[in-house]
Amino acid sequence: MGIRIRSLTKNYRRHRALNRFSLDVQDGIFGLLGNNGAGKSTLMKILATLLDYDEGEVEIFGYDLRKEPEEIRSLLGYLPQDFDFFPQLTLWETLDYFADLKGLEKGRRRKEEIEWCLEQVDLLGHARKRIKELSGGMKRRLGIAQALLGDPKLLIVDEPTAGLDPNQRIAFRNLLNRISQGRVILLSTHIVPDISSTCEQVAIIRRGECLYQGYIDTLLESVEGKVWSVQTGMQHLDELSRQVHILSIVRKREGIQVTFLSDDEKAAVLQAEPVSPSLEDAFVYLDHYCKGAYHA
Ligand SMILES: Nc1ncnc2c1ncn2[C@@H]1O[C@H](COP(=O)(O)OP(=O)(O)OP(=O)(O)O)[C@@H](O)[C@H]1O
Repeated sequence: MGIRIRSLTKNYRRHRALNRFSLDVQDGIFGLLGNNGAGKSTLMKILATLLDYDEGEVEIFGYDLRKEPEEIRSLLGYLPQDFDFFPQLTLWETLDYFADLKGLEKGRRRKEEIEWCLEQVDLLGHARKRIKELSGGMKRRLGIAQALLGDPKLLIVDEPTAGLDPNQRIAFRNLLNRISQGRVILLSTHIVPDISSTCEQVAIIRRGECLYQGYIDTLLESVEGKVWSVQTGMQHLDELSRQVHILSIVRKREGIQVTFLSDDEKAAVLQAEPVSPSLEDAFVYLDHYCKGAYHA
Protein backbone atom coordinates (compact mmCIF):
# COMPACT_ATOMS: atom_id res chain seq x y z
CA MET A 1 0.00 0.00 0.00
CA GLY A 2 1.38 3.45 -0.92
CA ILE A 3 -0.69 5.65 1.40
CA ARG A 4 -3.19 4.52 4.03
CA ILE A 5 -5.16 7.23 5.86
CA ARG A 6 -7.76 6.53 8.52
CA SER A 7 -10.08 9.05 10.16
CA LEU A 8 -7.67 11.96 9.78
CA THR A 9 -8.81 15.14 11.50
CA LYS A 10 -7.08 18.52 11.41
CA ASN A 11 -8.32 21.71 13.08
CA TYR A 12 -6.96 25.23 12.64
CA ARG A 13 -8.12 26.70 15.95
CA ARG A 14 -11.90 26.43 15.62
CA HIS A 15 -11.95 25.63 11.90
CA ARG A 16 -11.99 21.93 10.96
CA ALA A 17 -10.05 21.55 7.71
CA LEU A 18 -10.10 17.71 7.62
CA ASN A 19 -12.88 15.70 9.20
CA ARG A 20 -12.38 11.94 9.72
CA PHE A 21 -10.80 11.70 6.28
CA SER A 22 -9.89 8.20 5.07
CA LEU A 23 -8.12 7.24 1.86
CA ASP A 24 -6.13 4.40 0.28
CA VAL A 25 -3.68 5.10 -2.52
CA GLN A 26 -1.94 2.15 -4.18
CA ASP A 27 0.08 3.07 -7.27
CA GLY A 28 0.17 5.22 -10.40
CA ILE A 29 -1.20 8.78 -10.50
CA PHE A 30 -4.00 9.36 -8.02
CA GLY A 31 -6.08 12.54 -8.25
CA LEU A 32 -7.39 14.56 -5.35
CA LEU A 33 -10.17 16.82 -6.58
CA GLY A 34 -11.92 19.50 -4.55
CA ASN A 35 -13.07 23.09 -4.61
CA ASN A 36 -10.98 25.91 -3.18
CA GLY A 37 -10.76 25.53 0.57
CA ALA A 38 -11.81 21.85 0.55
CA GLY A 39 -8.69 20.80 2.50
CA LYS A 40 -6.39 19.51 -0.26
CA SER A 41 -3.29 21.52 0.66
CA THR A 42 -3.78 20.70 4.34
CA LEU A 43 -3.77 16.99 3.47
CA MET A 44 -0.72 17.37 1.22
CA LYS A 45 1.24 19.24 3.91
CA ILE A 46 0.40 16.55 6.47
CA LEU A 47 1.51 13.78 4.10
CA ALA A 48 4.71 15.71 3.35
CA THR A 49 5.42 15.61 7.14
CA LEU A 50 5.28 19.43 7.33
CA LEU A 51 2.07 19.80 9.34
CA ASP A 52 0.86 17.93 12.40
CA TYR A 53 -2.71 16.66 12.77
CA ASP A 54 -5.14 16.18 15.63
CA GLU A 55 -6.47 12.67 15.23
CA GLY A 56 -6.26 9.65 12.95
CA GLU A 57 -3.67 7.31 11.49
CA VAL A 58 -1.45 7.76 8.47
CA GLU A 59 0.92 5.19 6.98
CA ILE A 60 3.11 5.75 3.94
CA PHE A 61 4.74 2.62 2.49
CA GLY A 62 4.05 0.96 5.84
CA TYR A 63 5.77 3.69 7.91
CA ASP A 64 3.79 5.51 10.56
CA LEU A 65 3.73 9.26 9.80
CA ARG A 66 4.03 10.31 13.45
CA LYS A 67 6.57 7.75 14.59
CA GLU A 68 8.74 7.39 11.47
CA PRO A 69 8.74 10.76 9.64
CA GLU A 70 12.45 10.49 8.71
CA GLU A 71 11.91 7.21 6.86
CA ILE A 72 8.98 8.77 5.02
CA ARG A 73 10.93 11.92 4.13
CA SER A 74 13.63 9.83 2.48
CA LEU A 75 11.00 8.32 0.15
CA LEU A 76 9.10 11.43 -0.81
CA GLY A 77 9.30 14.42 -3.14
CA TYR A 78 6.96 17.37 -2.67
CA LEU A 79 5.95 20.24 -4.94
CA PRO A 80 4.00 22.75 -2.78
CA GLN A 81 1.29 24.99 -4.20
CA ASP A 82 3.22 28.24 -3.75
CA PHE A 83 6.72 27.39 -4.76
CA ASP A 84 9.39 29.84 -5.79
CA PHE A 85 13.15 29.97 -6.22
CA PHE A 86 15.94 32.52 -5.76
CA PRO A 87 15.77 34.59 -8.98
CA GLN A 88 19.55 35.12 -9.29
CA LEU A 89 20.48 31.43 -9.15
CA THR A 90 20.82 29.30 -12.26
CA LEU A 91 18.72 26.14 -12.65
CA TRP A 92 21.79 24.06 -11.86
CA GLU A 93 22.64 26.06 -8.73
CA THR A 94 19.02 25.81 -7.63
CA LEU A 95 18.95 22.01 -7.83
CA ASP A 96 22.38 21.85 -6.20
CA TYR A 97 20.95 23.86 -3.30
CA PHE A 98 17.93 21.51 -2.99
CA ALA A 99 20.27 18.51 -3.17
CA ASP A 100 22.06 19.99 -0.12
CA LEU A 101 18.71 20.34 1.69
CA LYS A 102 17.89 16.72 0.86
CA GLY A 103 21.26 15.62 2.22
CA LEU A 104 22.57 14.17 -1.05
CA GLU A 105 26.36 13.78 -0.83
CA LYS A 106 28.48 16.00 -3.05
CA GLY A 107 30.30 14.23 -5.88
CA ARG A 108 29.89 12.65 -9.26
CA ARG A 109 26.71 10.74 -8.41
CA ARG A 110 24.99 13.91 -7.19
CA LYS A 111 26.00 15.73 -10.37
CA GLU A 112 24.57 12.87 -12.45
CA GLU A 113 21.38 12.93 -10.43
CA ILE A 114 20.88 16.68 -10.97
CA GLU A 115 21.42 16.13 -14.69
CA TRP A 116 18.92 13.26 -14.68
CA CYS A 117 16.28 15.40 -12.92
CA LEU A 118 16.76 18.28 -15.37
CA GLU A 119 16.56 15.84 -18.26
CA GLN A 120 13.28 14.35 -16.99
CA VAL A 121 11.63 17.75 -17.20
CA ASP A 122 13.31 18.81 -20.47
CA LEU A 123 15.38 21.55 -18.83
CA LEU A 124 18.89 20.15 -19.15
CA GLY A 125 19.60 22.48 -22.07
CA HIS A 126 18.71 25.46 -19.84
CA ALA A 127 20.86 24.48 -16.84
CA ARG A 128 22.90 27.73 -16.98
CA LYS A 129 19.86 30.00 -17.26
CA ARG A 130 18.86 32.13 -14.28
CA ILE A 131 15.51 31.55 -12.58
CA LYS A 132 14.39 35.09 -13.39
CA GLU A 133 14.57 34.23 -17.12
CA LEU A 134 12.12 31.29 -16.86
CA SER A 135 8.45 31.18 -17.94
CA GLY A 136 5.76 30.01 -15.51
CA GLY A 137 5.65 26.57 -17.16
CA MET A 138 9.43 26.15 -16.93
CA LYS A 139 9.33 27.07 -13.23
CA ARG A 140 6.70 24.40 -12.58
CA ARG A 141 8.88 21.88 -14.41
CA LEU A 142 11.83 22.90 -12.28
CA GLY A 143 9.57 22.42 -9.24
CA ILE A 144 9.03 18.83 -10.36
CA ALA A 145 12.79 18.43 -10.96
CA GLN A 146 13.57 19.39 -7.36
CA ALA A 147 10.85 17.01 -6.15
CA LEU A 148 12.47 14.20 -8.19
CA LEU A 149 15.87 14.60 -6.46
CA GLY A 150 16.61 11.40 -4.56
CA ASP A 151 14.34 9.41 -6.94
CA PRO A 152 11.34 9.38 -4.51
CA LYS A 153 8.81 6.53 -4.47
CA LEU A 154 6.07 9.02 -3.65
CA LEU A 155 5.60 12.37 -5.37
CA ILE A 156 3.12 14.83 -3.87
CA VAL A 157 2.12 17.60 -6.29
CA ASP A 158 -0.19 20.37 -5.09
CA GLU A 159 -2.11 22.37 -7.76
CA PRO A 160 0.75 22.14 -10.27
CA THR A 161 -1.02 23.65 -13.28
CA ALA A 162 -2.65 26.70 -11.69
CA GLY A 163 -1.72 29.77 -13.73
CA LEU A 164 -0.40 27.82 -16.73
CA ASP A 165 -1.72 28.39 -20.25
CA PRO A 166 -3.45 25.47 -22.06
CA ASN A 167 -0.31 24.31 -23.91
CA GLN A 168 1.83 24.42 -20.79
CA ARG A 169 -0.88 22.55 -18.92
CA ILE A 170 -0.97 19.75 -21.50
CA ALA A 171 2.84 19.55 -21.49
CA PHE A 172 2.79 19.36 -17.70
CA ARG A 173 0.26 16.51 -17.68
CA ASN A 174 2.39 14.60 -20.20
CA LEU A 175 5.39 15.13 -17.96
CA LEU A 176 3.53 13.64 -14.97
CA ASN A 177 2.55 10.62 -17.06
CA ARG A 178 6.18 10.18 -18.14
CA ILE A 179 7.63 10.21 -14.63
CA SER A 180 4.87 8.10 -13.04
CA GLN A 181 6.62 4.83 -13.91
CA GLY A 182 7.53 2.96 -10.73
CA ARG A 183 6.23 5.57 -8.28
CA VAL A 184 3.06 6.83 -6.67
CA ILE A 185 2.00 10.35 -7.60
CA LEU A 186 -0.64 12.17 -5.59
CA LEU A 187 -1.94 15.08 -7.64
CA SER A 188 -4.16 17.67 -6.02
CA THR A 189 -6.16 20.14 -8.10
CA HIS A 190 -9.49 21.85 -8.65
CA ILE A 191 -8.92 21.68 -12.43
CA VAL A 192 -10.95 18.67 -13.57
CA PRO A 193 -9.23 18.02 -16.95
CA ASP A 194 -5.89 17.64 -15.12
CA ILE A 195 -7.35 14.64 -13.34
CA SER A 196 -9.34 13.14 -16.22
CA SER A 197 -6.29 13.13 -18.51
CA THR A 198 -3.77 11.73 -16.02
CA CYS A 199 -5.48 9.60 -13.35
CA GLU A 200 -7.35 6.31 -13.27
CA GLN A 201 -8.47 6.84 -9.70
CA VAL A 202 -9.68 9.89 -7.86
CA ALA A 203 -10.76 11.05 -4.43
CA ILE A 204 -13.29 13.86 -4.24
CA ILE A 205 -12.97 16.04 -1.18
CA ARG A 206 -15.54 18.51 0.12
CA ARG A 207 -15.23 20.56 3.28
CA GLY A 208 -12.55 18.21 4.66
CA GLU A 209 -14.48 15.00 3.99
CA CYS A 210 -13.92 12.33 1.37
CA LEU A 211 -17.08 12.15 -0.76
CA TYR A 212 -15.86 9.47 -3.17
CA GLN A 213 -12.74 7.44 -3.83
CA GLY A 214 -12.25 4.93 -6.58
CA TYR A 215 -12.05 4.53 -10.34
CA ILE A 216 -13.19 7.47 -12.46
CA ASP A 217 -14.99 5.07 -14.85
CA THR A 218 -17.07 3.62 -11.99
CA LEU A 219 -18.03 7.10 -10.85
CA LEU A 220 -19.05 8.11 -14.38
CA GLU A 221 -21.16 4.95 -14.81
CA SER A 222 -22.98 5.71 -11.58
CA VAL A 223 -23.90 9.21 -12.76
CA GLU A 224 -25.17 7.91 -16.11
CA GLY A 225 -28.80 9.02 -16.64
CA LYS A 226 -28.49 12.14 -14.50
CA VAL A 227 -27.06 14.49 -17.11
CA TRP A 228 -29.35 15.84 -19.83
CA SER A 229 -29.25 18.29 -22.67
CA VAL A 230 -31.95 20.36 -24.39
CA GLN A 231 -32.00 22.94 -27.13
CA THR A 232 -34.07 25.96 -26.23
CA GLY A 233 -34.34 29.73 -26.52
CA MET A 234 -32.63 32.29 -24.33
CA GLN A 235 -36.05 33.46 -23.09
CA HIS A 236 -36.61 30.06 -21.34
CA LEU A 237 -33.31 30.04 -19.45
CA ASP A 238 -34.57 31.64 -16.21
CA GLU A 239 -37.46 29.23 -15.97
CA LEU A 240 -35.18 26.26 -16.70
CA SER A 241 -32.64 27.30 -14.08
CA ARG A 242 -35.42 27.33 -11.47
CA GLN A 243 -36.23 23.68 -12.26
CA VAL A 244 -32.84 22.01 -12.77
CA HIS A 245 -29.17 22.51 -11.95
CA ILE A 246 -27.53 23.91 -15.09
CA LEU A 247 -24.03 22.64 -15.95
CA SER A 248 -23.34 24.48 -19.18
CA ILE A 249 -24.89 26.77 -21.79
CA VAL A 250 -23.56 26.79 -25.34
CA ARG A 251 -24.79 29.44 -27.78
CA LYS A 252 -25.81 28.07 -31.19
CA ARG A 253 -27.19 29.63 -34.32
CA GLU A 254 -30.63 28.11 -33.54
CA GLY A 255 -30.71 29.10 -29.85
CA ILE A 256 -28.87 27.67 -26.86
CA GLN A 257 -27.87 24.12 -25.89
CA VAL A 258 -28.29 23.67 -22.15
CA THR A 259 -26.78 20.73 -20.23
CA PHE A 260 -28.19 20.11 -16.77
CA LEU A 261 -28.58 17.67 -13.89
CA SER A 262 -32.03 16.16 -13.45
CA ASP A 263 -34.03 13.02 -12.74
CA ASP A 264 -35.74 11.16 -15.63
CA GLU A 265 -39.26 12.51 -14.99
CA LYS A 266 -38.32 16.15 -15.13
CA ALA A 267 -36.05 15.55 -18.14
CA ALA A 268 -38.95 13.81 -19.96
CA VAL A 269 -41.24 16.79 -19.33
CA LEU A 270 -38.55 19.08 -20.74
CA GLN A 271 -38.06 16.73 -23.74
CA ALA A 272 -34.34 16.57 -23.03
CA GLU A 273 -31.85 13.98 -24.32
CA PRO A 274 -29.53 12.03 -22.00
CA VAL A 275 -25.82 12.89 -22.24
CA SER A 276 -22.77 10.83 -21.20
CA PRO A 277 -21.46 12.47 -18.04
CA SER A 278 -17.97 13.94 -17.86
CA LEU A 279 -15.88 13.93 -14.68
CA GLU A 280 -16.79 17.58 -14.26
CA ASP A 281 -20.52 16.70 -14.37
CA ALA A 282 -19.98 13.90 -11.83
CA PHE A 283 -18.04 16.25 -9.56
CA VAL A 284 -20.82 18.86 -9.65
CA TYR A 285 -23.43 16.13 -9.08
CA LEU A 286 -21.64 14.87 -5.97
CA ASP A 287 -20.97 18.36 -4.71
CA HIS A 288 -24.64 19.35 -4.98
CA TYR A 289 -26.58 16.21 -4.18
CA CYS A 290 -24.50 14.14 -1.80
CA LYS A 291 -24.86 14.62 1.92
CA GLY A 292 -22.31 11.96 2.96
CA ALA A 293 -19.85 9.60 1.30
CA TYR A 294 -20.94 8.50 -2.19
CA HIS A 295 -20.83 4.81 -3.16
CA ALA A 296 -20.77 4.40 -6.91
N1 LIG B 1 -3.01 28.17 8.53
C1 LIG B 1 -4.33 28.21 8.53
N2 LIG B 1 -5.03 28.80 9.54
C2 LIG B 1 -6.38 28.83 9.54
N3 LIG B 1 -7.15 28.27 8.56
C3 LIG B 1 -6.51 27.68 7.53
C4 LIG B 1 -5.08 27.62 7.46
N4 LIG B 1 -4.75 26.97 6.32
C5 LIG B 1 -5.91 26.64 5.70
N5 LIG B 1 -6.97 27.07 6.44
C6 LIG B 1 -8.40 26.87 6.11
O1 LIG B 1 -8.63 25.46 6.03
C7 LIG B 1 -9.48 25.15 4.93
C8 LIG B 1 -8.76 24.21 3.99
O2 LIG B 1 -7.69 24.92 3.38
P1 LIG B 1 -6.70 24.24 2.29
O3 LIG B 1 -5.69 25.25 1.91
O4 LIG B 1 -6.24 22.94 2.81
O5 LIG B 1 -7.75 23.99 1.10
P2 LIG B 1 -7.47 23.68 -0.45
O6 LIG B 1 -8.45 22.63 -0.85
O7 LIG B 1 -6.01 23.38 -0.65
O8 LIG B 1 -7.86 25.03 -1.14
P3 LIG B 1 -7.13 25.81 -2.37
O9 LIG B 1 -7.44 25.01 -3.59
O10 LIG B 1 -7.80 27.14 -2.34
O11 LIG B 1 -5.67 25.86 -2.03
C9 LIG B 1 -9.85 26.48 4.29
O12 LIG B 1 -11.10 26.87 4.81
C10 LIG B 1 -8.75 27.42 4.74
O13 LIG B 1 -9.24 28.74 4.85
